[in-house]
Amino acid sequence: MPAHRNPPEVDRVAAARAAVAARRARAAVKAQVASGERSALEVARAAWTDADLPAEKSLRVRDLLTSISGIGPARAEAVMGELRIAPSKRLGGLGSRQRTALADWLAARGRKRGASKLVVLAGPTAVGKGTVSAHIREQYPDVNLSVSATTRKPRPGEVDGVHYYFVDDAEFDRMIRDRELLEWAVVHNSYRYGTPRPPIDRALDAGDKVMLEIDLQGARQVRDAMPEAVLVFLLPPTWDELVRRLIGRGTESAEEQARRLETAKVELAAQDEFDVRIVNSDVGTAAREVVDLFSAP
Ligand SMILES: Nc1ncnc2c1ncn2[C@@H]1O[C@H](COP(=O)(O)OP(=O)(O)OP(=O)(O)O)[C@@H](O)[C@H]1O
Ligand SMILES: Nc1nc2c(ncn2[C@@H]2O[C@H](COP(=O)(O)O)[C@@H](O)[C@H]2O)c(=O)[nH]1
Repeated sequence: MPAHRNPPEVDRVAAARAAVAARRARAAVKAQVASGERSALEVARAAWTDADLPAEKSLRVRDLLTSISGIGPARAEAVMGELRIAPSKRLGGLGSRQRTALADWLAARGRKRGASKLVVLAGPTAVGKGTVSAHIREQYPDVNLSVSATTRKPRPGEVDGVHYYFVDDAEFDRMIRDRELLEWAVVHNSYRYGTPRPPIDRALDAGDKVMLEIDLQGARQVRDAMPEAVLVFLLPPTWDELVRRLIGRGTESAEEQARRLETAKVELAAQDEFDVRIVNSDVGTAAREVVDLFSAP
């Protein structure tokens, strides 16, 4: 007697139901990671060691990573590139080297997160990075704001060692040569700015919160050097408001304003590279949203 076969439409319905159930099961695993109920490392290890966990095994590495607080799509892509894991890979499909690399990365991130966090604030000119940072400096003294080195001259009221370390070109060259800078860049085609690395390492080692307020080029360098950093892009409520803030600040010539606005367009187009986007409509609210990232689960 021939084996019983379901009519094709019954097979299709059953397959569709199974696919929906599998998707739901994977979404549940992602929700567990997002809420902190299970760590991403725990889920990965379960996928590799327990034969009976189809949802964990079929979960894409990208989806696991983006379930972790502070990791957005761009960051997940960068981490997977660093670990040499193809974008479509699922946990169950990783080779042994990739499993080790991913487990090491997740463990290192877990250790860092337990002790401290590094938040990088970037965004276009005049969006209010300096204003939000100053608010954080005043209202949240437990956040260590990195003091950058720069070759530009101090503005009235700026204090060496508080707002910046004002150095000459020879000293900046020396800092680069001696690998004292975590990142550096020529900003607005004029002066060099860089983040001294030793104070950052000391603060993170002590478990303190650290925030950098730097430009887009520097943020990209920090992301590569310290993948555990959370990258924040500060946005203006509207383009017209950004222009108003730049002109209203009145610290640049009309020619310099035009140049900065051209750069701002390019920078705004790069916002998807960041883990978190915060709109600076109100300084206090934006500052709180940044500071909240330090205690995100
Ligand atoms: N939420 C806000 N609402 C209204 N005005 C704001 C807000 N945040 C900042 N500003 C104003 O916008 C102007 C630009 O702010 P700020 O100098 O902090 O920008 P920035 O991003 O640090 O700029 P740059 O990168 O060019 O140094 C300032 O005059 C500031 O007072
Ligand atoms: N890449 C870096 N950019 C930095 C750093 N410190 C500040 N900046 C950025 O420079 C511009 C201009 O600052 P200003 O004080 O001269 O108006 C601003 O966008 C800052 O974010 C740094 O260490 N590295």
